[in-house]
Amino acid sequence: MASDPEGQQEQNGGHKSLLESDALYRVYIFTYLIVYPREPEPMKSLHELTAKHPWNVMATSTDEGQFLSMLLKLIKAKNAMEIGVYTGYSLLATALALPQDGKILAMDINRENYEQGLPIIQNAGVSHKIDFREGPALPVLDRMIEDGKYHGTFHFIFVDADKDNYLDYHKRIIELVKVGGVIGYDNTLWNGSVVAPPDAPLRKYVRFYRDFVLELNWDLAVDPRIEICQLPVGDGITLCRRIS
Ligand SMILES: C[S@@+](CC[C@H](N)C(=O)[O-])C[C@H]1O[C@@H](n2cnc3c(N)ncnc32)[C@H](O)[C@@H]1O
Repeated sequence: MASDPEGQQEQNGGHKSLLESDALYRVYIFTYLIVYPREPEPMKSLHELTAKHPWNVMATSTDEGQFLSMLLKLIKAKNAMEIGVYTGYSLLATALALPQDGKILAMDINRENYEQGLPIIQNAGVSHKIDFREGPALPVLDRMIEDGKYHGTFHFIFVDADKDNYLDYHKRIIELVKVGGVIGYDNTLWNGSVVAPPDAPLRKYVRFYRDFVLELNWDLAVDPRIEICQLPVGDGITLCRRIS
């Protein structure tokens, strides 16, 4: 039980509201007042711009952006890939974290959303690192596999797109990431639905994709080519470090 140095509990007649007493509240306050204000300005602007967008729930959260940024710097990533750009929040986090001569291949079926965020990415001085390709990612990956010269060349790959294709992405990108490099699969907690009972009330799209996410989680857990670690950051991210 936490101490009550300001006698708040006494003033409230010995009653503490759930939020006052709950550890979660302290984490919440810490995150919003201390961690989030340290979000780099361009990323803040991109979140503000995206907030006006009808599908803004798709954007990567601030804590996950910070996590990606830290991870990329720790592994000294230089060559990255992203599948699922939307307005570019995780892309900007990545581009800012890469060195000046770093590169990121970014793919999305929708160029329009990417172009909405692009001026902010350009102002941040990192657009030269980005090679954006409009269209479905699978054919691009297939061409890279066929070509041969991209095998084992990526230090980091972030997958945040169509959940029903994650296993198809995995089959391909496991060849493209370096041994020792990292793949990050986003949304592997899928709104917490991966641990919900089968009859739990779930939104339609959550229910629709849940089995794909569950299947991915099982397959990653037993894949001998990778070491995995699932983190409850954002909607859950599973990191896969290629070991063979
Ligand atoms: C969750 S959003 C990505 C969010 C983004 N990472 C961010 O930080 O804002 C998913 C994106 O995947 C894209 N997408 C869906 N299917 C795709 C496919 N087959 N190939 C490439 N991108 C796809 C969608 O257009 C959408 O922009």
